[in-house]
Amino acid sequence: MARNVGRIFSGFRCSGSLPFGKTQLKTRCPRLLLRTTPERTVVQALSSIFSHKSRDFSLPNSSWGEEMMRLYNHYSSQSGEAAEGQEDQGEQWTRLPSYNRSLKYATGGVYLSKIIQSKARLFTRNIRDTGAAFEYVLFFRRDKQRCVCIFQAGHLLEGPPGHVHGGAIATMIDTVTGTHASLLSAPVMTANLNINYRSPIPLGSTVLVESTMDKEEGKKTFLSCRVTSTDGSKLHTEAAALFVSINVSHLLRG
Ligand SMILES: CCCCCCCCCC(=O)SCCNC(=O)CCNC(=O)[C@H](O)C(C)(C)COP(=O)(O)OP(=O)(O)OC[C@H]1O[C@@H](n2cnc3c(N)ncnc32)[C@H](O)[C@@H]1OP(=O)(O)O
Repeated sequence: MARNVGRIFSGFRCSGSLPFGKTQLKTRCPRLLLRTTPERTVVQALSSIFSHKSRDFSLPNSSWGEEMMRLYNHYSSQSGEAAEGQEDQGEQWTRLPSYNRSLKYATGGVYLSKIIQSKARLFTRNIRDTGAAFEYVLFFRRDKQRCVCIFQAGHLLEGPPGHVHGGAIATMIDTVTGTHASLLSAPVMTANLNINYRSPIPLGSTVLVESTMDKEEGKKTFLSCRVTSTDGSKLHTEAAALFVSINVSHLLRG
């Protein structure tokens, strides 16, 4: 089992900034050595722990509307990918790849049957019909104080008629702040999520979910999050989140 656990966490440990990144397990990550900036290392680490067949859901697909594409192009044009070879002034955005499995080898799976392990999928990426549910892409800043997510809410996320379900909004807030906290203090889990819903989000619309790190106190990372219209003029939701750093053994205990 120790070897499997090592495989589970090796990619993230190498990344140094994603979930389970600070596990003490001794593993190697040879494919990461060529990368220079922390962001590129993260992206490379994510890619390296998924099979080559894994689809990167953070890339555009035919369901993405005009606004989603406009914003994707906006942040991509300011990303390290676009500025390859240019000097990094610390103000670039990095797109985070996204897969429908948290890890190639399931975490916490020691109590699950192999069938369940093989069927496990990331909650936000488990609808095959593109555009039907959560379409989103995350970018984060080199200084790691900010994370931004472009989110297009599909028709399967309906709560009140014609509008997005509050649980779906909470899911996106947890995803964005959780990813952000992981970049800062991996491994973490959500301890507290306090949400104020200010104005409904029309189904099918594209919104911005922005996360800011407020403070770190020992094992605790506090973040705030705002969901707004893409021009920032309308506040849909605001939230405060607390993430607590855990030991790898915390997940294995069940
Ligand atoms: C690649 C794809 C990425 C996708 C990202 C998705 C992110 C999704 C993240 C999640 O949804 S995680 C799933 C939902 N969360 C859980 O299931 C967590 C369940 N709860 C636990 O496992 C533990 O309670 C927890 C890890 C949160 C804390 O337990 P610990 O035993 O490690 O904490 P500890 O008792 O040592 O407390 C550490 C500090 O945190 C504080 N604390 C713990 N829980 C708290 C709480 N609920 N509220 C406020 N403070 C809390 C605690 O008071 C203390 O403060 P001080 O250091 O000041 O003394």
